[in-house]
Formats: sequence, C-alpha cells, structure tokens
Amino acid sequence: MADKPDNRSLEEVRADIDAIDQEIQQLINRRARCAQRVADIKLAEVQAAQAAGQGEAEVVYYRPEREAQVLRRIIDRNTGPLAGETVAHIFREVMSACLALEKPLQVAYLGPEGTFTQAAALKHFGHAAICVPQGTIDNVFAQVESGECNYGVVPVENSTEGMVSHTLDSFMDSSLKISGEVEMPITHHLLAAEHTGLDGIQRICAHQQALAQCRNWLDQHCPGIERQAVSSNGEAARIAASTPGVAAIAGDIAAELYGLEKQAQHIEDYADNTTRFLVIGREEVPPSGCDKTSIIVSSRNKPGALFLLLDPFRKAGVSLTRIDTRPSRTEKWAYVFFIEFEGHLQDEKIAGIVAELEEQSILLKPLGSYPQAVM
Ligand SMILES: O=C(O)C(=O)C[C@]1(C(=O)O)C=C[C@@H](O)C=C1
Repeated sequence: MADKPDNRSLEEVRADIDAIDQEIQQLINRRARCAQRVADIKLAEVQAAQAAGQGEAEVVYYRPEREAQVLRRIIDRNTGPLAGETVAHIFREVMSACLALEKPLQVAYLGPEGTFTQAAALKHFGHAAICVPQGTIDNVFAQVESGECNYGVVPVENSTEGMVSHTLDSFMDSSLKISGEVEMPITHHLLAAEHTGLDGIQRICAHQQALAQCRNWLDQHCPGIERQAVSSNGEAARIAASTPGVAAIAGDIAAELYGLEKQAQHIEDYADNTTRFLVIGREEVPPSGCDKTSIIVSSRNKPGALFLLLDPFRKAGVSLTRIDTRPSRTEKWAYVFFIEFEGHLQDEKIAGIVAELEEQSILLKPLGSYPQAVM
C-alpha cells in the first residue's frame, strides 16, 4: 500500500518537530538517569567486594564491550532514512554524555591538538571525554600506567605505510591492556597561511608517515621543495601557521585549529588510506560477541618456528587479522611477533590456541581482547 500523501504545512511540520524534540530530550534524560543508577550499582558492587576482602580496587565505569553491543544493535535495527553510522554517531555522543555523568573520563592521546589521534579519541569516546594531548607515545603509556589518565589512544598501523613500530615496542615493556581499536579514514591536505599558493611554498613539514603517504603527489606537484619530517602533523600545522613560506600536510582538524588554508586537498596517494589506533587501559575487557585479540610471541630460533606458531590458528580455523615482526630487544637476532586474530581470550577455542602457543614459544604476552571497531 502506498504511503498516504503528507499534506502538512511548514508550520505543522515544525510543530511536530518541536514535539518530537521535547520527547527525545525527555527520553535522553531518562536514559541518563539510568546511567546514574548503573554508576551507583557499580560503586556498591566494588564496596561490597572490598568489605568481603576481595579487593577490586577501583570502580570501572567505562564498559567498552557494552558500548560496542549498544552501537552494533543500533546499526543493525536501523531502518532509515538516516544511515546506521549516522545514528550510531548520535548515540555515541549520548553514551559519552551519560558516562560523563557517571564519571568523566580522562583520555591521553598522541598530540598535539589537531592530530588524527585526537580525532580518533573523540570518535571512540565521544566529546564528553576529557582528551589530554601528550608529546610522545611513551608519555601516553606513562599517563595511563600512573593512573593520571583512564585510557590512552595511540596510532598502530597505517594501510599504506604499515605498523607504527614505536607503539608495538612500547607494549613489550608495558602492563597495559588493549581495550579497543579505532579506524580512521585519513585525508591529507596541503595547508599554509591564506593566499600562499603552491608557488609561495619553500618548505613542507609533516610527520614522516604523512610525507610517505603523499610521496607521489609531492613528487609531481612540488618537485624541488624541501620536505621536513617533524614529530606530528599537528606540530607541522603549528609551524606552518607561524612561519611564512612553510606548508604542512595535515587534516581538517588541524586546518581549522590553526586557521590554515587548503592549498590542495586530498593529496594522499591511495584513496582508501586508513589509520588504525589502539585504545589502551588498565583493565581487561569481557567479550562483546565480536572481538579481536592481540598477543606478542617470541619463538625459539629453530627451523619452521613461524610455521609452528601459526599452525594452531589454521587447525582451529581462526583468522589472523595482522602479523608483524619486531627485533627482540633482549636477545640479539631474536624476533618477536605481534599477532592479531578474531576472537576473545575467554573463548574456549582461543584459550586452546594460546595454550598450544605457550608450549612453542619462549615468551607469550597477551595484550588483550577487545571489541572490533563498530564505526
Ligand atoms: O551499561 C553500563 O555499564 C553503563 O554504564 C551505561 C553506558 C550507557 O550509557 O549505555 C555508559 C557507559 C558505559 O561505558 C557503558 C554503557
């Protein structure tokens, strides 16, 4: 049956919108009161455990597995006309605000302001989280380890340039767990002060990964212009804003933050350039139903060592999503493998694989199981 024609006037439609907004607002506040009640229950549980001498030391308000389930359900049941992802972003912010009522989260990220890591932190935690920029990946780890911040966000992998080796190395010495992943499509622009133009640029600053991701474009459009690697694209934008003749490669956030003009847009060599970020925390995350696990393994140096490490996955039919090698820092010519795969350490199948790997390896360090990125 065809829909009845909508004959409402502009005034009538606006009156409807006002009434709907009022209802949504009441419902959001009703939801927020539920979150407050959840916070009371979480606190009472920890206090009861402490009174019984089973010391769970701190209340964990943020529950990534629950948030992933809520967001997945929203996308699955969405009927439009709004896209599932769009509705999920709205609910992402609603949950972020609800969590801030329970307890405002402090999130350390690899700064400065204006980097894609900041955008990843906001995408994952929503705008009610208090995001604190850090100068180095080590500092992000240190802030979370010391309890100064609840969580941290660091880049781990780029689809054009591969792994961010420093992040992988930091996990080797850290007791922190991975509690989530964020995927960000990365769009680079060439930014400079207003009216600079390509002819007015003498130097281009960017993080070395961004320079690499735009290499072909730069060779073609800016041959002979000096390229300088700096600590981040945000830093490059800061330099470009204060130094005439200097351009930066950075994204939209940096352009807005430093008031820079786009001299050229979308200059990345590959259109589907994506960066993946990891969220680090102090707690282990329970299963969400669609999870990933990351581990570090170091094998004995014998023929077929890598085959033996991977065979348990093949036998169990578990897909690897990533494998990467880093030199071990304790033993010369020994290597450690970063392996990521689908599933949760609490799944029987995964626990079996890990037990088998333990027999084959000299070191096995689980870095955590966490929900697969939803948005
Ligand atoms: O379910 C919970 O544990 C809540 O605290 C509620 C809620 C939500 O708003 O839905 C808020 C924060 C958590 O990270 C997860 C979910």
